[in-house]
Parts: sequence; C-alpha cells; structure tokens
Amino acid sequence: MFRTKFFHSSDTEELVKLMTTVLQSSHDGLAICDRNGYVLLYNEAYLQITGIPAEVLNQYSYFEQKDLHMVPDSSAVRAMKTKQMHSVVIDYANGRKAINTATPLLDENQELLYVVGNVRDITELNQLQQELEETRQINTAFQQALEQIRNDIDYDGQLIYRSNLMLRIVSLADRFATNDSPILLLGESGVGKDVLANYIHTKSGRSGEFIKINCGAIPDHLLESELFGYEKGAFTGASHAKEGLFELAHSGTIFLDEVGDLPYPLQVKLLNVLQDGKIRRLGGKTSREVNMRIIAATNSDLETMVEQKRFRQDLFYRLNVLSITIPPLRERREDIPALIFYFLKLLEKKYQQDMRVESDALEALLEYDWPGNIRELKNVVERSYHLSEQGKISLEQLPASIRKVQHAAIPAELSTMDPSLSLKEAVDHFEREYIHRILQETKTMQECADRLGVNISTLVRKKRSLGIK
Ligand SMILES: Nc1ncnc2c1ncn2[C@@H]1O[C@H](COP(=O)(O)OP(=O)(O)OP(=O)(O)O)[C@@H](O)[C@H]1O
Repeated sequence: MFRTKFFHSSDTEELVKLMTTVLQSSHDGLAICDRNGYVLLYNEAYLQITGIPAEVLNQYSYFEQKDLHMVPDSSAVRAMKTKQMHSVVIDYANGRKAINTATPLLDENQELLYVVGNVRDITELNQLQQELEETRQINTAFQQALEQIRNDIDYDGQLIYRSNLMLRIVSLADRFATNDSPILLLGESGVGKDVLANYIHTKSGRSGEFIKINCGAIPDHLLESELFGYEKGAFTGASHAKEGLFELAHSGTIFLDEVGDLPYPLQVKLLNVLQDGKIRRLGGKTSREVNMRIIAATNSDLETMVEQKRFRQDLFYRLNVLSITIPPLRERREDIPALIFYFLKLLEKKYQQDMRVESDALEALLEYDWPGNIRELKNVVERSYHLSEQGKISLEQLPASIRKVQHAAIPAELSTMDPSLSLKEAVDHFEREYIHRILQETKTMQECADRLGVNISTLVRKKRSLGIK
C-alpha cells in the first residue's frame, strides 16, 4: 500500500473501518493474524475459497488449525516460523485450489507483529489449463489424422511390386485374406503395411468397410471411447450414444496401426474382443457381437516389448497367429523403378504434365538406401516433380543425401526414354539397360547379382525374360 500526502488520519477506529472495507472489496481471500497465529481480520472471500468456517477462525490459531489437521497446510505458520514470506498451493477440503501467500510484518527489532495472508483461487485456472491441454492433445491428433489424409490423397490403392520377395508376400496375403483370423503386419515405417492391409481387405470379399485407426495418434483417454463407443451419459459430455470403430467395422476389417502404442489397460480389452467377438460400449450394460477382421500393424519390436512388460504376451500370441513381415525397400531394389514410374504416372495424370527422369537422377534414386522406404521414395518423387524444369527431373532436383550416392551415368538413352511407353515397357527397358551395364562391369553372375541386390536365380530369370545376351 502506498500513501499520498493527503493521508493523515490518526483515528484508529476510522483506520479499522477503512481496512475492513478494503478487505471486503477484494476477490482474493485476505486474513490478518497476530504473532500467535490468531486471526484478527478476514474477508468473505477468504471463507468462500478456503471453506474454513468462521467459528474455527474465531477460536483456533493457525498453529492449532494445522496441528489438528483442520487445514492441509498453512503459509501463515511457515511465515511465522521463519519471519519470511511464504507461498504454498493448497487443495482445500471444499475442492478448491488456491495459492496461499503469507507476508510477515515485523517491528523495528525484527519481532513479528502480524502476518497478512492472501488466498488466490486458481481452481478455474487449473481447470482451464487442463481443458487447454486436452484441446491441445485433440488438436495434435487431428493434425496427424489430416496429415495422413493429405499423404493418402493421391494414393489410388494399388500395390506396386516387381520383386520376388513381394510376390511371395502378396501370395501369402492372398491366402490369409479369405479366413477370419487376426493378421499382424510387421515392417519398418513406410514399407506399405497400410497398403497391404487394404489389399487384404479387398481380397477378403468382406462386405463391410475398411476402418483404420492409428493407435499412436489418438490420446489414450480418447482411444477407448473411439474404439468401443459409448452410451449416453457414460461420462461428462456424453450427451448422446456413439458407435465405436469396432462396431463400424462390423462385416468389414479394422486396421489397428501402431498397435504397439495401445495403452496397456486397453490391451486386455482388445484381447477379450479377439477372444469372444463381443464389445461393450463405455457405460453400456450389454455386449454386442461384432463380426470383423482385425489386422494389426507395427514397426516396433513387439517381442522386446513383451519382455519389457510393455505389451501383453497373451495379446501378442493372439495377434501373431498369421504374421507377415514386409521387407524394407533396400532389400527389394527391383521394386524401386516400378514405384518411381508409378508415382510419376499419378502425378502426370493429376497435373497433366509429362515428365522424364534423367539417367543420372534415376541412377541416384536406384542406388540410394531409402531408410524411410516407400513413403520417402514417394515424397522424393513428388518433390522432384514439382521442382523439375522443362519436363525433366535431373540430379539437381534430388535431395543432397540422394545425390551423394550417385555413381557414373547409366546409358544416355534412358534420359530420353519415350514418354508414351507403358509403365511395364518403360520398366523393362530400364531393367534391360541397367542389368546389361552391370553385367559388363562385373566378372561373375554372382558379383552382378550382389551389385543389383537380387539373388542369382532372379538375375538368370530376368536375363532370360528380358532377352539379355
Ligand atoms: N507397394 C506399394 N505400392 C504403391 N504404393 C505404396 C506401396 N507401399 C507403400 N506405398 C505408399 O507409400 C506410403 C507409405 O505406405 P504405408 O502407409 O502403407 O506404410 P506403413 O508401413 O503403413 O508405414 P507406417 O508404419 O509409418 O504406418 C503410402 O503413401 C503408400 O501409398
């Protein structure tokens, strides 16, 4: 409090009246106690916020209130003991939360005279903060979902492959497609687990929808209601009943992406669904039968997670009945050209602008290791397409990391490849030229197969089918 020159009241009675009005007008709780902790003055807000009855303030000192556990904590007691200002956050029994600050008033000999207590209610602030945090989490989940949609927007659902490895995987998927057992898809991020799950659903002949959920993208507290749905009044804000994704996937397939991120308590619930084919909505009294195919996918090492008790063993066994591991792109390099031309075709169709890939750029793309797999390849093709000049993608348009692995140029005619060729013709043309070149550069078939990253029988078959002498 600051005084101006106009203040010269020496009437104690008048001063007390003034003080009382000041105290009463404050929204913060205010209380003044003497050196023994007995409250002398307090305002209405103090009673409201702390919930301490007036009778207690009239009879008990702060020391007694604390000792008798009438209050959870007291900044006044701390201030009296230390003669220093103290602030504590207190959760009062009436459910309110407040910052409680006590300021000691000392005389000229540093002896305690009074302590002034200020209680600021932060209950609403706290709730607002929590709501803000929840909104933030929901926002992040939506952002991720939008990002996913944006990434998938150009995807026309085709599963492109040329390698024997993928051929085997697709025929395995064909066999698994027609039964109802759960399938676990494993493989690094971006190898195409999502695409394969979609493919399996299409091949399964199931009439229902393909429903996808990314278990890692939805905040834990929303995931259960998202999967199982809820009944009206199941929780605050549940003003109407809502179907969960399991119900939506009835007669269809539910794809649980990043299943390793499923919170531990939900893992038991998923296991129950897998075992008896029934779900119960949150707040629901009865169970409903759902006939759905579950496909789960992860790029985490579930076995290690089981050892670390982060993933339930029983659920792992149940999901792992039919599992398919999709190899990374660097282990099936024969797929790279087919994928490049496929993504280019999609872009050409969309933007009505044909594109050629110069030979050195193509070579760099083929040599690169693709740690981000097909997702990375797709992004690089898209980026280079937009950066291209005069209908050509050349080395300069590729990211530096890819340019680095570039070797000597491949036959020049590749860069001027006829854009009217079909994808298969273009790929065949490229493969013929490329294998021919590597054959010339190597001494044995084994060495050539190693350079190409294929096994020797693939190389022999390719040579024959492409008519390479
Ligand atoms: N064989 C394929 N043919 C055509 N496009 C593919 C193929 N495999 C993957 N893609 C494309 O690559 C991108 C990544 O694939 P997808 O989302 O299926 O990978 P993922 O293994 O599920 O990745 P994550 O583990 O990160 O979810 C997608 O845009 C997809 O369309």
